[in-house]
This record gives sequence, C-alpha cells and structure tokens, in this order.
Amino acid sequence: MEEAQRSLLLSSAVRFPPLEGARLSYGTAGFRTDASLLRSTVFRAGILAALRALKTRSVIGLVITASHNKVSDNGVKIADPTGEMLSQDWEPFADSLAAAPSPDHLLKGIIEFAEFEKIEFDGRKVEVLIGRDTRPSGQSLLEAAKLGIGSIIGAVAVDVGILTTPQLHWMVRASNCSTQASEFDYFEQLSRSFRCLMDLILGGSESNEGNDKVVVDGANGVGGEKLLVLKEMLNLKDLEIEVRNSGREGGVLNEGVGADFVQKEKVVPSGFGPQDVGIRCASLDGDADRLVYFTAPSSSSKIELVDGDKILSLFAVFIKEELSILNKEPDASTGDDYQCRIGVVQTAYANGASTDYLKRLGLEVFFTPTGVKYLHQKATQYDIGIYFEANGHGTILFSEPFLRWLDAKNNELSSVAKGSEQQKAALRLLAVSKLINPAVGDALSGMLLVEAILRHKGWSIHRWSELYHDLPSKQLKVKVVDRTAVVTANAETEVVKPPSIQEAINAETGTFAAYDTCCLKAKYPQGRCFIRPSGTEDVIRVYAEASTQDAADSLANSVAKLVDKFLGHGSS
Ligand SMILES: CC(=O)N[C@H]1[C@@H](OP(=O)(O)O)O[C@H](CO)[C@@H](O)[C@@H]1O
Ligand SMILES: [Mg+2]
Repeated sequence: MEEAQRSLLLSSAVRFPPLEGARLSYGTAGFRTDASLLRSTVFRAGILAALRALKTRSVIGLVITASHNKVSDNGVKIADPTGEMLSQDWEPFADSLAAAPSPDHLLKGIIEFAEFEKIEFDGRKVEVLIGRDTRPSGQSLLEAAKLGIGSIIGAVAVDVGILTTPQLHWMVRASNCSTQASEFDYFEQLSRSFRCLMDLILGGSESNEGNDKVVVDGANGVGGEKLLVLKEMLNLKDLEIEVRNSGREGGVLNEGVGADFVQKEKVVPSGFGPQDVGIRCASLDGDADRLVYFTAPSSSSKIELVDGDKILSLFAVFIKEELSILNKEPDASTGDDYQCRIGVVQTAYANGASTDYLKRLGLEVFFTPTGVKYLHQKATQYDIGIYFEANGHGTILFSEPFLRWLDAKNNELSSVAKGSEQQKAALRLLAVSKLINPAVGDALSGMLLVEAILRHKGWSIHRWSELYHDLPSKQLKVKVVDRTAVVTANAETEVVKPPSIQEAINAETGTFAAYDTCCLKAKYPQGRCFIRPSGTEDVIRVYAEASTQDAADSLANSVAKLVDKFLGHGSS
C-alpha cells in the first residue's frame, strides 16, 4: 500500500474514534445497535465496502437500516455484486475492522487483510451505492459511510437516497449486469412483469368481482412510501391497493405497526380496526424486506396471521402446479424435458405444520440457521429454490440453466402450440422470474406475486390460510449477562454450550423420558422448543410450539426461566 493511501486512511480514521465498550459483531444482518453508537462502525463499514469493491472490481452496496427495530436504532450491512449479502468469509474481517482500538490498529488490519486477499490499490475507479431507510439518524451515518468509502483511493460513494433494502440490493445486482439499474428501472421491471402476469391470468378480461382489495400497513417506514409510487406506475384496474401507515401520517416507525409487530403480537397494527374485518391485509417491515398477510375475523384486535411460511407454501403450490402443466403435454414439444429440482428452505422458526405440509406436497425441505444469508445460499443450489423465514423474509431463486431452458421451451411452444395451457404455464413462470427479486426477500415484489397467485387460483385470504393450520407458538426474549455464551448446532435446534442447558430444555419439552406417568401423555403434545442468541438484539430468543396456545406459552415461559437460571439475568 502506497504512502498516500496510508496517510489518507489514518487522517480520516482519527475523526471516527471507536466507542469504548461498544463491541459489535456483523451478526445476522450486519452491525446493528443504538444509532448514537454507530458512527465509527459505519465509517469502517464504508472502508469495508470499498475494499470489497476493489477486490471484486464490481459495484457494491451499503445499506443503512435497522429494519424492524426501534426508530432510535440503526445499522449497516454490505451487499455483494450479485445483490446478495456480503460473502460470509469476509465477516471476521468486518468484525475486526469494527473492533480495531485505534487508527493505527485499523490501518495495520487493513494492510494485512489486503495482502492476504491480494487487493490491488491501483486507483482504478470502483463504486459503492449507499442506500438508507427513513430513520432520522440515517443522514449523519451516511456522511460517515461516505468518508469511509472516500478514504480508499479510487472508491466512489454514490448516494442513491432513501430506498427499501431490497431496492438497493436489486440496484447493485442490476448495476453489475446491465445499464438499467436505477430506482425507476426497478419500478418499471416490477410493474411490467406484474402486468404481464395479470394479463396471462385474467386472459384479457378485467373482472372486478370479490377479493380485489388489499390494505397494506407500511410500518411508517420506507416501504409504504415506495408502494405509493409503485401503485401510481401500476395503474391498476383489477386490484385496489390501499396504503396505511405510509409514514406520511406522522406515526412512529415500527411502533405498534409493521410485519414484525403483527407476526409476533398477532394483533392488528395501529391504523386498522373494525372497518377492516374480513379484508385481506398485508404488513411490511421498516425496510420493506419482510411481508406478512393477515385478516381480522372479528372486531376484536386478534388476527388470523398468514406468515412467511404460508407465503412460501402458496408460492410452492403455484410453482409446482405450473411445472406439472408444463411437463404434462409431451406431444406439443420435442420432449426434451428438464429435470427441475425444486427445494424449499426454512429455519427452525418455521411452524411445524408448514414443514409437514410442504413435505406432503412432495417437496425437499432444508433447514438453515436464522438469517437470509444462510437461506439464500442454500436456495441457490436448486433450479428453483424458494426460501422464507416465518417472519416474512424470502424470495424465489431461478437458476440460469433452468431459465435458459424455460425460455427455449417457450419459444418452441410458441411455434408448435401457441396459446396452449403449456405455453401459458411457461409464460407465467417467466413472468414470475422477472417479478420476484432475485437478490433478496422483497416485500413489494413478493406482495405483487401473492396478489397474482390468489387471483389466478380464485382464493380468498381465508382459503389460503386454510392450506394448513399453524401449531400454536410463542416467542420470548430473555436478557442475559452474555448472550455469546450460547452456542448452537443443527440449524440452531440444539444448544451445545453451555453444558446441560439442552438436557434441561429437553426435559421441559418432554423430548426424552419426561412423561406424565399418570396418563402416559407427553408433557407438551407436539411440543418443540429451542433457544438461540439473537444476531440483531442483545437477547436470547426462546421459541416454543405445542398443540395448544396455553401449552406453547407455558413451555416458552418455563424455558425462559431456565435460560435465566443458566445464563444469569442481564441488565436491560
Ligand atoms: C426470530 C427472528 O425473527 N429473527 C430475525 C432477526 O434475527 P435475530 O438474529 O433473531 O435477531 O432479524 C433478522 C434480520 O432482519 C432476521 O433475518 C431474523 O429472522
Ligand atoms: Mg427488514
């Protein structure tokens, strides 16, 4: 590294001293904490993004968001050239950059890592796109990120403004493979492919009967605002989208609103009430990468939740059906069938009933640890990989070879069987592959796909919800002295450290010999419980499910007490 580069790094680093005692780790989805503690970390994340751009010689993304967390929090994460999460083998470097105690240590760490990764500091231009959500702390953190990026010679920070997280990921991916990579291009792509899908579904007729309205809770964040823009571009005649909690009404981000609140509390978000009984409603999270649906069966605040597992199930049912139509009529084609491997990817938080349902559909179900980076990576291994976290974060990935085959098949069918059901299935699948965000879970594109499939099948939200019945579940958070003391294995379903806690959880759940001897019944029928340290909050999460809500609550509470006993009570 040249002297000019060293002194530039040192002179900018002295402006961002690390905060004593605030040791952050890259976590499930980047660095996240109270916004007031983040300036130094975001500056360093800027350096990291610039180094990643130098290493890959591609456009890289940097997102400033704390998603569903409270408005006073913020966070930062990096998007790789494909729009996917930062490669996991760079995470330890991210952690060590964030933890460097002084500018000298920071410089030394960068030099060593750059040598190891053979990064060339040759001054050639590379770009880092910076996007942020609507948090008030975003602007000052953006300045810190810009200075971090600017302290690597050749790296240029491009402020792309306030965006949903999936928009930024999409733009990074698009920048590296085409010239049409602006926010406008994103909206164009979504609206064009949705229109195309709806035309195929409606066959030219614009029916307006029943189930044609969806009311969307925008979490008072960026998603509501962007949905209003998308709605203008969609110019819908066959679907009414009403946006509430768009942030324009003055509500607080994620407070009593949004996908995380709705999924965890299972009540209507604020802004919704008795007038919405029976209506199909959807909820986005604070940076619009999560989507859940719900409907209120009565005027009480309780909802029927249609979570990420059910969105995954709806997508899986649709894709499977389209593939079987496509492969059904060999007479119409040359018969060069493609053995399409479909896989679905879930985490331990997936409701057990959803996994049973997906397996009954004959699908291959794979489990990864929590965090989109794990699910996404696994889903890329299939021709069609569908992944969702129960909280509503997920997407569908189509492999390049499959898409090439599908395109060729459609061309072939358009000459030998134009307008056939088989060709329509090919066209529908092609439209889906253009509508759904290939980089990351995206509440806006996911919602449009849900709406199109419901219309295609003629299903109400209730019919959709009836695909299977969720097992009652409960999630709790426990504050402990040191959450990093908990180490898990087997896609987080088992604690391996500290010793004995897993045995205690098993005994409580009734997994092993813990039976009620009087009636020889398991302590919690269909009981399942696991704990894991959160990667975004300073807590241990407890998840329990069982055959009744009381049993799930009681199991979660008992295990939360065990966590407290084994790990010590943390200050809040
Ligand atoms: C139980 C739960 O919902 N966990 C969420 C949450 O991660 P934790 O590591 O559990 O804090 O935030 C992640 C980022 O948004 C998301 O990917 C994940 O699913
Ligand atoms: Mg989010």
